[in-house]
Amino acid sequence: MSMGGAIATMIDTVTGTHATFLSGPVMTANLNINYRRPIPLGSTVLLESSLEKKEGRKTFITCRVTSTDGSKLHTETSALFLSITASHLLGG
Ligand SMILES: CCCCCCCC/C=C\CCCCCCCC(=O)SCCNC(=O)CCNC(=O)[C@H](O)C(C)(C)COP(=O)(O)OP(=O)(O)OC[C@H]1O[C@@H](n2cnc3c(N)ncnc32)[C@H](O)[C@@H]1OP(=O)(O)O
Repeated sequence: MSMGGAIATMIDTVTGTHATFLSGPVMTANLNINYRRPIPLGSTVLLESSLEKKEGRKTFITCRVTSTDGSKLHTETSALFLSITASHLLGG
């Protein structure tokens, strides 16, 4: 069984990369994950990330983790990314 935190890391990376491509530099402000079914250790899964909406600095992304044939839903996620400037990263 895969650990929830490891699954969250996969989802944050995929949705964060997606948001970065759409909006430029962003940080994760909110990551809401519903764990529906366990992911067996060693299995291959599919992550599907979709843009829900963009509002100003906010990019809302949803993501589903399923079995590769799509028949089993493992997790459902909604995530909020906020556009940031370089000065934010430097603590400004
Ligand atoms: C060919 C090769 C290609 C390679 C491609 C590579 C490209 C991709 C590259 C790399 C991708 C990597 C992807 C990784 C992704 C992972 C990213 C992370 O995990 S980041 C670490 C975890 N996140 C933090 O540590 C954030 C900590 N939080 C903060 O720093 C701040 O809270 C921040 C920046 C998120 C927001 O702070 P503020 O001061 O800028 O903004 P404020 O004023 O607080 O909020 C603005 C608006 O957003 C709402 N808001 C803020 N936080 C919210 C929340 N949690 N939930 C709901 N609304 C929120 C507020 O209510 C406000 O809304 P109103 O404008 O009034 O409508």
